[in-house]
Amino acid sequence: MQVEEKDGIYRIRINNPLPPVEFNFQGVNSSKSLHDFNLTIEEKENSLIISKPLELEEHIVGLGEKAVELDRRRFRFRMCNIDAGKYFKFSDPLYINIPFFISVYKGKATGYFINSASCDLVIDIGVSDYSKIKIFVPHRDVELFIFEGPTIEKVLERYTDVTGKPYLMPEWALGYMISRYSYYPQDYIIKLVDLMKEFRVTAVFLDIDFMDSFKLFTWDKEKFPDPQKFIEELHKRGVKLITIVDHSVRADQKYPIFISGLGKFCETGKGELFVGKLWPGNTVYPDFFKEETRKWWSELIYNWLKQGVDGIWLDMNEPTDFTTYDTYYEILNQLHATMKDERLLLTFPPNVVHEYKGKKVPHLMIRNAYPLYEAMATFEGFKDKEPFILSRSGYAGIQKYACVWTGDNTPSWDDLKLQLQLVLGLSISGVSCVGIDIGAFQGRGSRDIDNSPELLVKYFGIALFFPFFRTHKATNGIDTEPIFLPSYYREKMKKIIDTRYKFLPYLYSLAIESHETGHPIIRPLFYDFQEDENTYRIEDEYMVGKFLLYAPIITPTERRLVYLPSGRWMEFWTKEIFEGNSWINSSSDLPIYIREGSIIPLENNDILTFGNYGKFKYNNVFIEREGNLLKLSKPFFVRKIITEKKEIEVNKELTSIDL
Ligand SMILES: OC[C@H]1O[C@H](O[C@H]2[C@H](O)[C@@H](O)[C@@H](O[C@H]3[C@H](O)[C@@H](O)[C@@H](O)O[C@@H]3CO)O[C@@H]2CO)[C@H](O)[C@@H](O)[C@@H]1O
Repeated sequence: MQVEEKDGIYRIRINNPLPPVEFNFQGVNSSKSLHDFNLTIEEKENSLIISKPLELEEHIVGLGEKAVELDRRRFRFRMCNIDAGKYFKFSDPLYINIPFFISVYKGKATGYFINSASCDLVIDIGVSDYSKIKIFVPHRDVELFIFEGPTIEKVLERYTDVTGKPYLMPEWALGYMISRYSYYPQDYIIKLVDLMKEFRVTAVFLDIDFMDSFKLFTWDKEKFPDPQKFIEELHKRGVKLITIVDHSVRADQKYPIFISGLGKFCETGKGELFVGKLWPGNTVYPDFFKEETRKWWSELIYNWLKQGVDGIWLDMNEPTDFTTYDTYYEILNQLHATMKDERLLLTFPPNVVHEYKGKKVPHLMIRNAYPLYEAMATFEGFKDKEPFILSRSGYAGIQKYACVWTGDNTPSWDDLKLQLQLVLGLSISGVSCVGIDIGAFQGRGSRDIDNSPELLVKYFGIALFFPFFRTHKATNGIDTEPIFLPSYYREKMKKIIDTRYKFLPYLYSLAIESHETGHPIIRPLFYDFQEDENTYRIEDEYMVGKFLLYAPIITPTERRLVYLPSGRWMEFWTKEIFEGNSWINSSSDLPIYIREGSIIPLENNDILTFGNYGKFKYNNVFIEREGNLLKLSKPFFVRKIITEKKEIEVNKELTSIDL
């Protein structure tokens, strides 16, 4: 075993690991031992068990996309990326598995990252042993990282020093984007965009039906007779185009991409081409673990983007294949039987291998890193174009290349709460650009689906400040775009979307901060109030940066109780001031609270400030408040300044102003 260290980061190498991803770390040898980290290791013939005490007053947060409470105690997590289908609370695993967690104990946060992308990794937080965290590693060689705090923020800075800072999405990608499975033909889409004018759509997503027989990088000529004109029409309206690109290359001798990719696809251990099944029927899959494959793929992406496509949506990239599932499904059907978790059958079969660093590695050993390498190759394909990638799956480091979303959620009141848990869980695990299918994906497949406008509005409501903000729906689902709703609900959606645009300069500044530091854009309350024990069980409120608390309404009412942590808070709509460390009855349908010491840039060059101190960097201008004086580091046009007491019309360039 070898321990290296650098600036509060420790890497422990047990036996002779071949990490699935070589992260950036140049440490020096350390004299520390496992004992110093309070860890013990039990070595088995083909596996390891790493244990750490779990204290009664300890909180465990992180682990990415997990369908349980944000304090992860008392759950046994399987870390295997799968196509989660119609998932619910406690469904485990889901699409994205990040083996990184943060312990908060006696005011001190410490991060732990097990660099294993194995589908059989299990992290048990006090279930099989009440007073222990047990990590079951299904191989004997592994690399661990430990990140010192003492704050959660510092742990995240260190974790993203190693695994990569979140990429900076384009500003337009923070706007309202629309999608469904699937929009076509091209003229309809243009008409829809025009009908949606007042909702300020910034991008349209095309789902799989835009392709000719699901062949990647092709157009269905009936649905899209003139793609160039279509793209121009969108761009004329200031709307970007994002197309889906799955990992499935149709196995077809007449398809040039199949031919050019030969030698770069996944194979079985016997060296035979692995031909699986996905949307195009018989399918082969790029082996993204190979550098040569990634170069080939980047060129394909580059050429596809050249026609004016602005972003890429990577779906099904856990990676999913239908072969095993279809076989078992048939047998089970004949037997009138069901399986406990058939979703695990959507993985590649175990005889598939990847070529990684000159070695043949079984698929299930490094499966979870597949989407990361795919996103990396896709990112490269943008070359000098501002990248936008949305990925359904991921591993530690996915934040460096892509935004992610929570897949095929089901419209229900329960799901609202679950979506907050998923998004905040990802956010606290290094993935800043995160969102959901607003309106929830599932169509009219089962009786638990709630298609009421009340619920649909609440989906817009929870997502108000999510960095990725898109409606998306299954083929047999209702229309979720606001224009299709009765006026009462449409107005509510309009208010939500307008509020998002009002705060967009703040959101974009936070995205820049996140890109530079690794700080999440939206955070669970305990991120900013680590010492406040109340915050660890509050999952229906979130912070947006350090200065804004949002408490979405997630029940069929229009009012709610809000917990405000310590400090003073100003209600955004009424300017009423509240003393924190208290529960208050909010009177707003969008409860937004501004923290004392805030400076928040708003739409149209307005500035919101509360309290007689504060600092913020916006558009490379440092804005500072000292008492009644607001100073700007260089001349900057300001329209209006909004304080707790008044609104000041400015309408000129400023370097300072007495409020
Ligand atoms: O590109 C089309 C959509 O693809 C994704 O969703 C699909 C999912 O990945 C598939 O496994 C399948 O899932 C359904 C499953 O077959 C069914 O038994 C039931 O559990 O419902 C599942 C639906 O979630 O089909 C999905 C498409 O219907 C992707 O996540 C979507 O965003 C894409 O629109």
